[in-house]
Amino acid sequence: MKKAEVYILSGFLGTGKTTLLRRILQHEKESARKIAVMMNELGSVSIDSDAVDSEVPLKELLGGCICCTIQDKLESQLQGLLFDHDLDAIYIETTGAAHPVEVLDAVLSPLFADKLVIKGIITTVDGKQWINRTSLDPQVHQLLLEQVKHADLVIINKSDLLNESEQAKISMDLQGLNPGAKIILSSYSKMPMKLLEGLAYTKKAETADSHVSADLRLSTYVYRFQNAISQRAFEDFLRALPDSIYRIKGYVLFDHSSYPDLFQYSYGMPFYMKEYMKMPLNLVFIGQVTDWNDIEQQLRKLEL
Ligand SMILES: Nc1nc2c(ncn2[C@@H]2O[C@H](COP(=O)(O)OP(=O)(O)OP(=O)(O)O)[C@@H](O)[C@H]2O)c(=O)[nH]1
Repeated sequence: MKKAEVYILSGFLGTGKTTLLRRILQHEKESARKIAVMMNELGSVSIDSDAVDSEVPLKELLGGCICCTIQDKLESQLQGLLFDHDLDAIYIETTGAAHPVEVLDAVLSPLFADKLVIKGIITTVDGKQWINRTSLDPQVHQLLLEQVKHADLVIINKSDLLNESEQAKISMDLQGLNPGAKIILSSYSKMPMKLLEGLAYTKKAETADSHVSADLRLSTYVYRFQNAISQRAFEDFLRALPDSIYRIKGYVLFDHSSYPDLFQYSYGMPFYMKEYMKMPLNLVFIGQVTDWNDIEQQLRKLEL
């Protein structure tokens, strides 16, 4: 019986997992393989699902991490996918807070032993964030290390923001941490797709942490804009954000425009992309924040 290949896309928040998924999906489309995608998001609303064409079966697991709170849901969603489709491969995009091995454990249920073959864990790393990793929260730093140590393929992404000696230094660091993995430098998650075929999962040493995402104390918050806002005021708001906010994504409507922008923010860097249709103006925040009230007040003020 044919087994569906499983690829786990791992990497901290905003490192380029969805960008990578888009590339892989394009490649799979050209290869005419039947694939499905599972996307796990910490936030309760979906922003990245438009990365997946409508003909590709997609299961979204929102509002928690498959490595801990919604593990059961993953099992039933996988079962559904395998029952409904004759799949060549399944790509699982994890939340940036997930420990890849815990996600793997969730997939390695006896239920799927004769239906799935684990091809490997692909981890994306934000090069600049890696260089500055010691200034991160210690739990986040630990998670970055774990995501690299357990990968079969590591993509050092955002290399457009690194100089040559930084690129060489990171490549050496990561190869030292995980000598068995293939390590490549990339920008916008470009990679030779033949690396996917060659991927073979190998089990690494036992993990240090059992419940990384709980230890990270990450929380999410969704703000829904009712009105258009000034881009300048929004950028002032971003500049004043604390480092404990790791990721923002969603849609913002500026008062000089009739359509919203898809807005992305990771590791302090904002990115805008014009949309040409009306979208719900939800903005998802992820960070080590216990009280989102202050952020909410600031966002409200932007709408006045
Ligand atoms: N400069 C630069 N930006 C990049 C690169 N790759 C991705 N980005 C940008 O980084 C942001 C985050 O990319 P995503 O692919 O959404 O990251 P992600 O890991 O899926 O994010 P989460 O799912 O929220 O954890 C987006 O604005 C991308 O356009 C890169 O190589 N260089």
